[in-house]
Amino acid sequence: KAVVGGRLNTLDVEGATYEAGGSVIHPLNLHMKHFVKELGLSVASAQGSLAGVYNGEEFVFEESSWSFINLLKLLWHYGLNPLRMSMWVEDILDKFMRIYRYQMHDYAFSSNERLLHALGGNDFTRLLNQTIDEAMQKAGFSQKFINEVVCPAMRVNYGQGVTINGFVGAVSLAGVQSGLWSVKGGNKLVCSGLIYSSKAEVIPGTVVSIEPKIRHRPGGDPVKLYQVTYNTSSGLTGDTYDIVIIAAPLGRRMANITFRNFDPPIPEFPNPYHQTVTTLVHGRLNASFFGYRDPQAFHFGAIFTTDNPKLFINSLGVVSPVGDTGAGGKLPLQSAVWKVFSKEVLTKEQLSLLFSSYDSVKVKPWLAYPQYRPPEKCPPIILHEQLYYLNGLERAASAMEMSAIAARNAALLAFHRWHGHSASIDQEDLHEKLKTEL
Ligand SMILES: Cc1cc2nc3c(=O)[nH]c(=O)nc-3n(C[C@H](O)[C@H](O)[C@H](O)COP(=O)(O)OP(=O)(O)OC[C@H]3O[C@@H](n4cnc5c(N)ncnc54)[C@H](O)[C@@H]3O)c2cc1C
Ligand SMILES: CC(C)=CCC/C(C)=C/CC/C(C)=C/CSC[C@H](N)C(=O)O
Repeated sequence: KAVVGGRLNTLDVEGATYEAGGSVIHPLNLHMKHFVKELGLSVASAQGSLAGVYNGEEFVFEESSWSFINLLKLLWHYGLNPLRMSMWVEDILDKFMRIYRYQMHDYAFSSNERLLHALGGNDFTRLLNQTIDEAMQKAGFSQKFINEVVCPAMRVNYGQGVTINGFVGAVSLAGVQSGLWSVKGGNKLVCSGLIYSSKAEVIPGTVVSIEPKIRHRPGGDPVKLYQVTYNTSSGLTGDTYDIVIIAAPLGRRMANITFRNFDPPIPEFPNPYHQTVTTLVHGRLNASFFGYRDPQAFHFGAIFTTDNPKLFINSLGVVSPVGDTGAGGKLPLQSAVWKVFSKEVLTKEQLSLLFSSYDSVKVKPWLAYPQYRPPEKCPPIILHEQLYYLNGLERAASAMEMSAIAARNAALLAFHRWHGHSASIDQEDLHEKLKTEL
């Protein structure tokens, strides 16, 4: 309804462009990888910088530029927890990757629960029904490790602590692994590129309502259609469609679409989205705010935080423009562009506490991702006979790749249901079946 790309959007700071919404992509996000390749786009690798974990009073972990020292520090503070966490996340990712084989063989799922169950069985269902804190405690991780390492990763990625569900928690941990990348020129190029290459017609406007209709063909046969009404620059208009796919979070504060005359009515899905504010600041960080008397000794380019109600930020990190591929154009830490994530818009006083000086500030508040609260129940994919909804899968985890997976599933599902291919929908034991097929 606004610009193509939705939550993938950029902000300009002093002539350079930075990601303000969805920014990093995992190396195993195969749909995003495929899109970038097919569209002839280029990849920019995420730049590493020294990270520290701040608890509101002091740094509880400080990364060193020597990897050997880091290894010793991690072992000293957290024992084997970091290594075990990598294995725990790898195991979940391995199961998650099954989706690509299923979709390559054109299999579809009629509900988000069935899709997730087909990937990870009862383990994934369990993850959706408990917090990441509970899931990791049960797996034997120490509370210190969960508070000081896991929680900061949840806060930077989802603006929420370790009460989010275990599945999105694992996705969030994957989101701080190495090898992350983004699209050179901006991730939103994938959206405009896919629309262009599919030759789809974009009608700029806001969908306000959807209503089922029965029309009669010239021969007299009745056909079921959907009347979609949208608000465009030339006023309220609309058209009828055989199949409708809704690719935006439903809810009054979100897509705000009215479903007229459905029998039974389309229910409302209680669907609060979490506000995250992105603030881009070109300035000099105030090292003394973080307890450093000597600004020269402050080397962090990424500051994560633990759960402390006194903290008014979730994270801070130095960012590079979307056009950058290497460290070439990197500004010195003293005068870099910082991305701050917070729950609320930062006040002038808060900005002055964080930065000793700054010359540019850009702010973008988002209803960013669901407010996660397990046990999680995903909304349906099939809202009505030929009316589909993608963003229910965000209740499990919100990420670019999740939207791509949901989209491909809905396209396959709509196709198979239209043609009566029931054997390609909700197949049990797909993992075993496809294993023996090889
Ligand atoms: C600050 C932030 C950081 C993030 N970081 C990452 C990250 O690093 N990695 C990652 O993978 N994910 C990240 N995400 C999540 C990711 O951006 C989203 O999960 C993903 O972009 C959602 O895509 P979507 O197409 O499903 O929804 P959206 O991007 O929300 O697209 C929905 C579209 O529908 C339009 N629309 C809504 N209502 C209507 C209507 N009634 N009529 C017409 N159009 C309508 C909207 O304007 C929008 O263009 C982040 C999100 C935010 C906000
Ligand atoms: C879906 C799978 C298996 C993996 C996706 C992992 C991933 C990239 C998660 C990140 C999700 C997210 C909402 C990140 C937000 S903040 C991103 C970044 N740290 C930033 O500073 O912009």
